Amino acid sequence: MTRGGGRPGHRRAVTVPDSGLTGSVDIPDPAPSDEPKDLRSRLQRLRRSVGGLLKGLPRVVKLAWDAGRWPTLWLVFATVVAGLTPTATAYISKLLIDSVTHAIAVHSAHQPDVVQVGPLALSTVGVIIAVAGLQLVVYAVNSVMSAVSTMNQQLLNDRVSQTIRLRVMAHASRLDLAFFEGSSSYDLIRQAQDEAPSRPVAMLTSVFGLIRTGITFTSMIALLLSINPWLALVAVLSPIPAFIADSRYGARSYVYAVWSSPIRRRMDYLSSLVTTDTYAKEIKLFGLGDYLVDRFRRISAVYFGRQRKLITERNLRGTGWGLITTITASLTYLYIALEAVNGRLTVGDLLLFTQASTAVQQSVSSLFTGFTGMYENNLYLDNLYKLLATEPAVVAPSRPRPLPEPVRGHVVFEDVTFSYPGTDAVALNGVSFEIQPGQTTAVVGRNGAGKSTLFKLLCRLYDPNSGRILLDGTDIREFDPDVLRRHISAMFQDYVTYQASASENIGVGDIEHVTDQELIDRSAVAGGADELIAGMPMGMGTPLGRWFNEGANLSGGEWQKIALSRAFMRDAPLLILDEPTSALDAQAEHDLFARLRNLAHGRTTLYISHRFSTVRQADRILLLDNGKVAEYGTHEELMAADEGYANLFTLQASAYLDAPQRSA
Ligand SMILES: Nc1ncnc2c1ncn2[C@@H]1O[C@H](COP(=O)(O)OP(=O)(O)OP(=O)(O)O)[C@@H](O)[C@H]1O
Repeated sequence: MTRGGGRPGHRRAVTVPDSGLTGSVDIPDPAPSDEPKDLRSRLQRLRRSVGGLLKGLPRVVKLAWDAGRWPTLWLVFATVVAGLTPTATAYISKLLIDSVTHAIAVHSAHQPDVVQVGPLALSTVGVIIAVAGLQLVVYAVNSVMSAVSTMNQQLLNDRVSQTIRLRVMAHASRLDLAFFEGSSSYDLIRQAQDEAPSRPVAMLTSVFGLIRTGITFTSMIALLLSINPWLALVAVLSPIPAFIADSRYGARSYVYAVWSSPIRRRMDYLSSLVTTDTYAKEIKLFGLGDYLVDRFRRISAVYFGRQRKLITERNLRGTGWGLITTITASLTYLYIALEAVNGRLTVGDLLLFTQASTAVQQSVSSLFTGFTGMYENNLYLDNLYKLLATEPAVVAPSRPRPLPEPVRGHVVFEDVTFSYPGTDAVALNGVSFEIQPGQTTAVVGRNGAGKSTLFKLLCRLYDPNSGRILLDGTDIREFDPDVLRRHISAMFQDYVTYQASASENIGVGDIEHVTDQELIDRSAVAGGADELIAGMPMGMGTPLGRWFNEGANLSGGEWQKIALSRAFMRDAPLLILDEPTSALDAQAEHDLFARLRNLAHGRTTLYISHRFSTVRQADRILLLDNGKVAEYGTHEELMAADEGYANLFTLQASAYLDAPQRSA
């Protein structure tokens, strides 16, 4: 991009449509699905979604079972009891009313006050007391069971969401770097992170709700059928319209949530820019705060606007369709009342009938809503299982070859070509070179030449598209990547600044020795962080970073010394340093390279540097240009060749030499 197009007053506005910073805040609706809308296709889709649902069910039940057997069993038991309670209550109410009306009739007609209940002869009041007692038992059991259900549901919810989080974490830690560097796969992780802990729980709640409602429905329908089959049919059919409306919106909210995931990511990014310590300085300096807050406000207004529309439509339409159910219910009551007046039913029957038909209608509605909820949750769960089913591409062969003992560190790149997944640009193009064991090689080249990519391939964070990388004569793909990486000490350009103590920050470089203070102290000396740490209030125990507790804030160079020390925790035969001194002062840089001669002794060392004073100290220099090896040799050889490297070296050297002349 050229700045401002040259002429003042005629600056070209450059915006990137998808950019979080300058892109449009207007979010178009997701493209409507072009699936056919005829009845046959609809039925096919219904079959597909019911099929998917039934497939999803066992995995959620298994999840609950794995997360906690006892809470699951208790929940099943409580659910069955809760399902039967409405029917039992309705029947007992009928018995109570009938026994009360019978008692009234007996007393007013002065008839003998004896009722034969099985082998027992009871008075009418005795019958009322017995039925009331039964009612008390049912109510008591119901309230105990609902407490059992609530308690176990909460326990299970916590356990299930913890299990899922653990699975997502464990799985994500196994995935390839490529997975995290691609935006669509990153969205998958994000959705799994956001939705995974709550969706299986919601699904479980729906499942148990369905079981409970199913039991209520079956037992009630049996009662209702015994009284009037037509009314049973009306009660079953009337809630269907509301269900169809709701299920449509269920699918739509899912499509919307998936489609809006990048937008939510954009919102999170904007918010992190103003709330994260590392960004705060620049945001203040460039005065970006108000701009970013305003962007967030506008994007979130559009996002929540869509959300509001969806929620309102879903509920209003649902209520509209639900009116059909209400009208049917009212007509049913009218019919029952007229039947009672005509004397075809007892008052108890009337009560039972009213309760039963209401319960059936309610349970049909809940069955359908339960199904809709399950359908929606299942779609989210599909994402979770898609993530869990994603297998890393960089894996150990079925029978990995053990690394030679000891590893000599003979590295050969043979015609290696590599493009990052999802891109056409070739990052490395037919790269071939050889490093003898114990040699130190400096990798140089312009920005984007492929230097860091070379290191990532050597660590097997990616595999080449073609060509081979050999370590001690063996293709590194024949080794287990974890074992290979254990033989590499590395520091990347974008090293991590752990919010942890100085000691832990260094110790994680070799997790098996994270508490080995002697080794950590030695690594701190190697990385040049020893003096820095000695000057901290709690020495090695000083917390670094300010996220969790009042830790020390370090300068860029100080963090780099810590990261370097971390790389030296492993006494690995391969040492890889990506711009290890980019943030160090001249003295610290000089000291590091002086120490490196010892530290690199007996190890094959590769480092990337843009400073030719340090580059020239290497045994060999590899100049990359546009993904290809441009030059490879000793400093003297490359200087004698008087080409790319010599030009770059002279360019930098003359800048140093010219300075005093200019000031003189
Ligand atoms: N994760 C990635 N996905 C896609 N392309 C990438 C990725 N990382 C790097 N690239 C591209 O690969 C090429 C080589 O990048 P690389 O990071 O290896 O360059 P480099 O020589 O280390 O540059 P620098 O000196 O700036 O660190 C660049 O064109 C870059 O845009």
